[in-house]
Amino acid sequence: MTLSTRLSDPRLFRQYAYINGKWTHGSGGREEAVYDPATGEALGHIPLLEAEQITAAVDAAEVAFVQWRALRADERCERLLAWHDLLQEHREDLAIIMTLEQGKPLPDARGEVEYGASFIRWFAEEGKRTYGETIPSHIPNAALGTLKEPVGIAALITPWNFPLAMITRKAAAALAAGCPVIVKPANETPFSALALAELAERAGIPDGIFNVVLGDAPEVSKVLCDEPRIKALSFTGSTRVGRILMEQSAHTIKRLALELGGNAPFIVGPDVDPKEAAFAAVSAKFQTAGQDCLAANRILVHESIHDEFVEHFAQRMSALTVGNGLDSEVDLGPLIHAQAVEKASAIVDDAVSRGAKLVMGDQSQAPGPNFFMPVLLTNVTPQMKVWKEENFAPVAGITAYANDDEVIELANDTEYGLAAYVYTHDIRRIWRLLRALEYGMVSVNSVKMTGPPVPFGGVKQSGLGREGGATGIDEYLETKYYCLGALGSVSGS
Ligand SMILES: NC(=O)c1ccc[n+]([C@@H]2O[C@H](COP(=O)([O-])OP(=O)(O)OC[C@H]3O[C@@H](n4cnc5c(N)ncnc54)[C@H](O)[C@@H]3O)[C@@H](O)[C@H]2O)c1
Ligand SMILES: N[C@@H](CC=O)C(=O)O
Repeated sequence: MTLSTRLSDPRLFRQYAYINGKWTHGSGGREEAVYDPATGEALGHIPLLEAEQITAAVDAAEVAFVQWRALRADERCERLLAWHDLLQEHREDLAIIMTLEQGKPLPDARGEVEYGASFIRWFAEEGKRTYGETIPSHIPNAALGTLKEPVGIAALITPWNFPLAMITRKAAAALAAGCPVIVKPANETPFSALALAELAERAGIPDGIFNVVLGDAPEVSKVLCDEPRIKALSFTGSTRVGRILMEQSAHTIKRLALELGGNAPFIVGPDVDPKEAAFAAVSAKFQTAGQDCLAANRILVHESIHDEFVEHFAQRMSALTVGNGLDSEVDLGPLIHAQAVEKASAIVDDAVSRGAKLVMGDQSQAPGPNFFMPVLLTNVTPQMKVWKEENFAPVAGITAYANDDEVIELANDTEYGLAAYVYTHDIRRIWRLLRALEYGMVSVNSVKMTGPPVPFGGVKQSGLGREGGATGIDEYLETKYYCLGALGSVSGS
């Protein structure tokens, strides 16, 4: 069965780039196959565009910007809400596309479509609230204030692990602010981005406002970074690539938003029910097969409940089913590709060679080459790769700690600072950890922490800026100060 025959609306499956409202081949004839990570079958092909085609997308966005920014905020809101409604209407097809190209279980893919759509609704509304301010004047007979104006064309470069929501969280904010966007999705998962383009067109988003370019990632990104007409670059992906883009954008002085890697600690206090905390930790670790920037990467458990916690964790883990995300009973799909499996294997081998105990994770049970059975390691130490690196795989590492001072030091022992989890009911401990943890987001007694109202983002080498929430739209707005002089006074003098 091909991808398009699985869809109620086969026109959502597109194998072209989308520039200025047109489905576009690569002018150089280069193509790349896109594979289903669960089966290894080719789902389709995408064109690899040439540099001049990326520039043509910028030309189109430049022209379209004039009309788009001139619309009233409530007019842009209507278009965005129409886009949102179309995502809802085609939720099942979008989820099927996502599961096939990314591998995540179908219920998770449906959840991501909802999640992605929720950002469009949020920013559609937020666009109506981009208020400037009135400034009490220190200059005689003058009025001072600020206006919020769209920054200009925004380039959006996104990863494969959340192929739809990472685009809408950026694009909806930019579009609501009045900016056109050029999206470069990950080559592993382009079809979700292209389906979004098809729906944007149907929603009446004008030609040139939502563009999707495809190609060799370093080549395309270099053109986008070098292009002075692109004023903002919003990137979600690894810290390694974030650094490259930051360097490449330096000479055109772009506004940068970087949502980069994480290495989340999951801290379990001595006062919690070990079973409840272990079940929460399993959920924080294994969603999207561990390929989540928020995944619990280092699980730090108070020594007094460590053994009981490990028992419950292993028990819960053993109930997880690994397989093709299209099968209804599956909890964990495949990893994205063979290199991800190799990386996970190397991380486990490194940990075991340095003294970690492999409690679970028999890879001979893996149902296919891109699958990795969930692994549980105990006695994990800061010298191991599983500690230092974001493993981006279903590999859980547990470490025992003795007291709050130690756990704070351990949790902060990383270059990353995206998200941290804390499980304890002691309000004094909660407050201390909340302030001492060097993370952009701290979630206490809850695995779920994200959503449209949330200022999502990290500190340290996890990135710059915040997406979502009341400030997410600011990434795409400039503040223009004005001074209206020689106005005269209220008395007319
Ligand atoms: N902080 C967040 O919100 C967040 C969300 C999702 C994923 N992530 C991070 O993303 C990473 C996983 O995603 P990934 O493997 O797709 O990341 P990646 O950095 O390899 O790729 C991200 C994007 O950059 C492009 N790219 C790759 N190499 C490039 C290069 N040399 N020059 C320019 N562009 C290049 C890719 O094609 C893709 O579009 C993890 O580190 C994860 O934590 C962060
Ligand atoms: N789960 C994250 C994406 C990280 O990979 C989110 O909600 O944004």
